[in-house]
Amino acid sequence: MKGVILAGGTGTRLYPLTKVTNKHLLPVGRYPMIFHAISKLKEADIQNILVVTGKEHMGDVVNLLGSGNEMGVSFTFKVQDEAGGIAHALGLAEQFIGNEKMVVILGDNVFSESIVPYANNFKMQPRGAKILIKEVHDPQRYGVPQISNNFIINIEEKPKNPKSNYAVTGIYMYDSSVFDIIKTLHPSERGELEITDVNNFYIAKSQLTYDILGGWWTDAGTHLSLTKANELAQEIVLPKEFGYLRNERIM
Ligand SMILES: Cc1cn([C@H]2C[C@H](O)[C@@H](COP(=O)(O)OP(=O)(O)O[C@H]3O[C@H](CO)[C@@H](O)[C@H](O)[C@H]3O)O2)c(=O)[nH]c1=O
Repeated sequence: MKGVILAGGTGTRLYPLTKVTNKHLLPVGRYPMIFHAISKLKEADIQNILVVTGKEHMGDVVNLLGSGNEMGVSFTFKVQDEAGGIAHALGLAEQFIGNEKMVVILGDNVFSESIVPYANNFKMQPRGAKILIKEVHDPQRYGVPQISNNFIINIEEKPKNPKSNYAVTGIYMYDSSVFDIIKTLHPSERGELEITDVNNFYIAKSQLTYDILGGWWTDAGTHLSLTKANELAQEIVLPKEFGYLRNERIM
């Protein structure tokens, strides 16, 4: 399997922090936010990773990550010219992925659990997609699944009246048919190609499975959630190749 980290978008909900700096380079715990997603993919033995970001931030992202050699992974970079939505950003991964399966992580998602068991489940799934969901107290901020008899029958993006207390996390697993689905999408009311539309397409084909993500999970795309991510992630110390100087006193 290959990995894709989506790190584009405008980050306007974090203004003025993101006026100059890309959201995914802001600190979360001891690391730039994007390191958390990279470490999760590496832990799942996924070394081949595409990073998608906007043209105004690609220089900074490449300066930070380099080839991946130091971290023991291999990065490929792709520019998203406009913030056309999560599904639009994923569409840029088509050549990189070829016919393989993929794990996609939104660069502003931070979580404690290893993705290894979920990725292993997906490897055994012959086709389709798997999403990870998580119980939250504010589901209206997220994609929200409607669950019936243990099946997800629909997902609504940021519903006013959520049909469950679960959020669809930004950890998605797809087969390469995702690119054909993305080509059929039309922009939503907010002018974006929505990942929720992709997932609903898989539901319509009866090809979407889900697992409930263990541990803690948060996005870090608003001031409040960025603060929460920093609180939750302060204890995280990644393997030494991620650059934290361990001889410094851990406070
Ligand atoms: C709009 C856009 C986003 N992205 C990437 C970078 C962002 O950190 C990440 C999340 O984008 P946001 O626009 O903040 O997405 P957000 O409104 O939080 O919601 C998404 O992420 C949620 C999980 O965090 C899901 O529950 C929602 O269904 C999903 O739509 O996706 C791109 O790479 N390119 C883009 O054009």
